[in-house]
This record gives sequence, structure tokens and C-alpha cells, in this order.
Amino acid sequence: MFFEPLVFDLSLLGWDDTRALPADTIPGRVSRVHRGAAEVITEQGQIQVHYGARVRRDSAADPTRLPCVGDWVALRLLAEGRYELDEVLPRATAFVRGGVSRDSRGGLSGDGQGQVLAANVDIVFVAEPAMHATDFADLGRIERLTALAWESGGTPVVVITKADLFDQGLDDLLNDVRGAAPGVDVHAVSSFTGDGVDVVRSYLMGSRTAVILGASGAGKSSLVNALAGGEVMETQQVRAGDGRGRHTTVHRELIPLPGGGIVIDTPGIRRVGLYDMSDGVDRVFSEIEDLAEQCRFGDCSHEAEPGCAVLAALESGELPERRLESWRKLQREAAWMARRSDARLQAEETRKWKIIHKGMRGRNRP
Ligand SMILES: Nc1nc2c(ncn2[C@@H]2O[C@H](COP(=O)(O)OP(=O)(O)OP(=O)(O)O)[C@@H](O)[C@H]2O)c(=O)[nH]1
Ligand SMILES: [Zn+2]
Repeated sequence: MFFEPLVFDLSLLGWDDTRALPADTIPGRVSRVHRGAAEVITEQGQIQVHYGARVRRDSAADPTRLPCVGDWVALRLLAEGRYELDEVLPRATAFVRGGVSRDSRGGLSGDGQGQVLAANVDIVFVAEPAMHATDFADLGRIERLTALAWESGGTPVVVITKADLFDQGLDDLLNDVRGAAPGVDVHAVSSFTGDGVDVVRSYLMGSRTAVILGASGAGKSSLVNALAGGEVMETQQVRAGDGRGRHTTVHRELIPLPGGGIVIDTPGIRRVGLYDMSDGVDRVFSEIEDLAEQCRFGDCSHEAEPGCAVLAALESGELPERRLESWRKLQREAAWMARRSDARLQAEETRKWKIIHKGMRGRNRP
């Protein structure tokens, strides 16, 4: 059996009793999805359910309406005695990949290709090792992942892993990291010694849900195990040791921690890159955005214009060169993403019109 009986108390998975449910349904949380079916944890345990007509119809029009890990869903009991997935309840937050943008109300709309990777994630841990091979923590990667975290609607928390690799100088590193993620909590942790693990765990109090973003080898699995106080995830060493392929391991995707709180870990979240993150970039580089407001020209490109507040800050040393470069790079990427998704939208429109025209030609034929 996967779960302790305790876990079947849905409040431990973050369920809020005051949430509205359609009549004659029971609540559950999606722990894994397959094609056309989902594994859902309910008060009665984990069950596999197929999608009802409404979910099939909605998701055919918009794939972001497909159930995903972390979703709260309403299950309806059918006459033959099994449940089906009747509705995906509104999401508080969502990690979305590809072709999707947020409207002003925070809702999602897309070009029919977007995919939700995880839903209702409260805390997004950005894991970056203090040392990676011979390099120190990569501030650029922290900025990129923090932007992605903001974009999901969750709260980012930067976790500098493998802190035990540092004898001294850790405080300086943490200060640099704080500069790269203004307004974001930054902590050092060692899954080996256990230092800092309690602080990280405290973010999950109140049955909150977290994901851990980070490069391969950042120590994500080790951190989950440290948080759980036992082996719930295979780490790289284990995989290397038993010679099994890296992605052959089937593991749980929604992991309730014994001490409370939930971690979502899916292959999609592990591979998550840099998508639709322009708002996130603005937040991560808020001090540069503030400076840009003070430039003489509204359309200042901060390259060579007179009265450029950004270049002035660079000159005075107030703004580190690395930070400006990183901002430029991520802005270019975000702009490229936006253009790509526009192009996709256009292609989709053209395709629709072609179909409509074909239909009209057909009708005009004698
Ligand atoms: N010194 C030290 N090494 C650590 C620590 N945490 C993890 N490691 C090592 O870092 C390597 C990667 O750890 P994992 O936890 O497997 O990393 P991951 O982020 O899950 O990696 P992927 O599964 O590839 O995404 C392993 O060799 C761990 O032993 C730590 O706190 N201190
Ligand atoms: Zn400027």
C-alpha cells in the first residue's frame, strides 16, 4: 500500500472544506495522470478514474483543461458503482508549458497546445547547489528558475543545496544570491548533514504543496528524502549503483511527507525550461525595471542613450554588469518565446480559416 491511512484525511493534502463542490460529487486530488484516466486520492483511498463527458469535451477544446498532478477534482459515482472524474476545480496556481498565456483575471487561454504540468503548487523551491563540479552557484540559473516560479503563481524560495561543500564564504554567496532574487527568501541547506532542512520544511506547514526546480544533480531527490526523513526518492547514486536506466524508475508524483506538506515531482516539472515568463522576468529584475522608469526616453534601450538611468547605475557600480547581462539575455529569450507563441497562434488561425473556406467551397459546389 502506498499511503499511510492518515493521508486519507484530505485536509493533509491541503483540502479546504469550505470549497464548493458540484452536487453529488466527492473531492479528490490527482496524484498521477494517464491518457484518459487519473489516479486520485480520495477519503476512501487512491482510485483510478476515467474522465467524464464534461472533462473530455472541455479538454478537447483546450488541453489546459485536462486534469494534471495536483489538481483538486470532483468525482461522481456512476450507477455501476465506480467513480468518474466529473470536473477539475479552479486552480490556484499552475505550471504551464507552451502556447498559453494568462488573461487579466489570471485565467489561462491558449492556442490549443498548452499543457499544465502541475497545479495548486504553493511553494516553488529553486534548488541550486553551492558548488556544481568546480563552479559556484549559477546566479543566472537562479534568476531564470525564479522567474518561472513567479509565473506559475506560486511563491519562490531559493534553496542553496550542498552547503556542506563550503567551509567559509557561504554568507557571501548567499548575499549574491539575494541580489539575484530580490524579495525572495534564500536559505542554505545540506541534505547530508541535515543543516537547514527544518527551515525548508517549515514552508510546507499547513499542508502546503511544493515543487523543487533545479538542474540535474542539484540535489532535488536528496532534499525530498531529507524532508521526508527517509528514502522516498531514488537519488543519482542509487541509480548509478544499480545500473538501471535513469528514466525507467516509476516513482510517485505526489508525495505526502510524513511530517506534513506535499511535494510534487514529475518528469515534466524536472524538465521545465523557460516558458511564457515575461512577467516573471520583470519581477526578478525589479530594480532594473525601476531604473528604466527613470530613463529620459520612454523607449530607451539602455544601450547608449543620453539620460539612461540604467547605464548610469552601471557606471556608478550600483548595478552589477552581470545582472544587466542576465536581464538582457532573459528578456531576449522571453521575447523569442512570445514571438514563437504568436507565430503558433497565427498558424492556428490560418488553419481554421482554411477549413472554413474549404467548407464554404464545398457548399457552393452545385
Ligand atoms: N555534498 C553534498 N552532496 C549532495 C547533497 N545532496 C545531494 N548531493 C549529491 O548530489 C548528487 C545529485 O543528487 P540528487 O539528489 O540525485 O540530484 P537531483 O537534483 O535529484 O538530480 P536529477 O535526478 O538528475 O534531477 C548526488 O551524488 C548526491 O549524493 C548535499 O547536501 N551535500
Ligand atoms: Zn535607459
